[in-house]
Amino acid sequence: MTALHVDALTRSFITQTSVTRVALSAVDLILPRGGVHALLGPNGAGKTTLCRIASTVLLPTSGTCEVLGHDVVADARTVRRLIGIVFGGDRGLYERLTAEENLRFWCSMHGLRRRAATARIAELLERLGLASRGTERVETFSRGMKQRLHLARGLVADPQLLILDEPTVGMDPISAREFRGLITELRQEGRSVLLTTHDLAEAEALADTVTMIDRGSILRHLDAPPAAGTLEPLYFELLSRTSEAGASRGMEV
Ligand SMILES: Nc1ncnc2c1ncn2[C@@H]1O[C@H](COP(=O)(O)OP(=O)(O)OP(=O)(O)O)[C@@H](O)[C@H]1O
Repeated sequence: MTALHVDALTRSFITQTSVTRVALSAVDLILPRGGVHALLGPNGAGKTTLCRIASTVLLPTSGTCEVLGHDVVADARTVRRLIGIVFGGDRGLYERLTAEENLRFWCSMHGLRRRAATARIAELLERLGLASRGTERVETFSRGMKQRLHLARGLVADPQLLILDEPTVGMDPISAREFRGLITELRQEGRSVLLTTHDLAEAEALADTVTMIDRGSILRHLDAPPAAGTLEPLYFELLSRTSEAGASRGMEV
């Protein structure tokens, strides 16, 4: 069984000026169970849109997306129990609450009882290196600490599939490396990971398989781990082709 199976997935948005914007166009993607799949592409490529659909927070226009065999639309409740979501940046944490309070909120959202939640929160704070800061407000945290708390939040329900959308954005190199170590550990535990990143070296360090997209369309799938130093030349080559094609069709590049 695959962790994530995306088939001919399309998502359009109607903008405020009534223009139809195609964020994803007939995208296919397979993430084998227990693997790390890197989804790469420039700004506006459609990565977050795909993550949001796989996370059940956005409906596809057409096509299907299955998490461990469960359709994200027809079986959204089951899917939500199987996934953990980590979005980069400042979204998703309550800054005025402490780390513990944030995690307690998410534990209650996942139906954990008080005692189980207390144990889970302690375990996660310890694991993510935040045990000594658990009673401090999130607004006092550095970005790296917030990202670790995001990951703790994503792990509350012990998910089988983690959806990490730019999880190391804005982190310093040492924090980012530590964070990558955590992702490797999670994979060793048998979890599957969908990772979006603009850091090609990060993708090379972590990914078993790769999909490159641009303007909502697949550019290339790699079904083996990319060797160090290979992604950047391929990425630039593929993107220069689509930029030229877009320019020749008079598209905004
Ligand atoms: N709610 C929305 N309404 C209109 N257009 C949207 C909406 N959400 C996304 N889009 C458009 O869909 C396209 C894909 O956006 P998406 O956020 O998925 O890209 P991305 O690859 O995650 O980019 P980035 O690397 O900048 O995060 C963009 O053109 C974006 O403007």
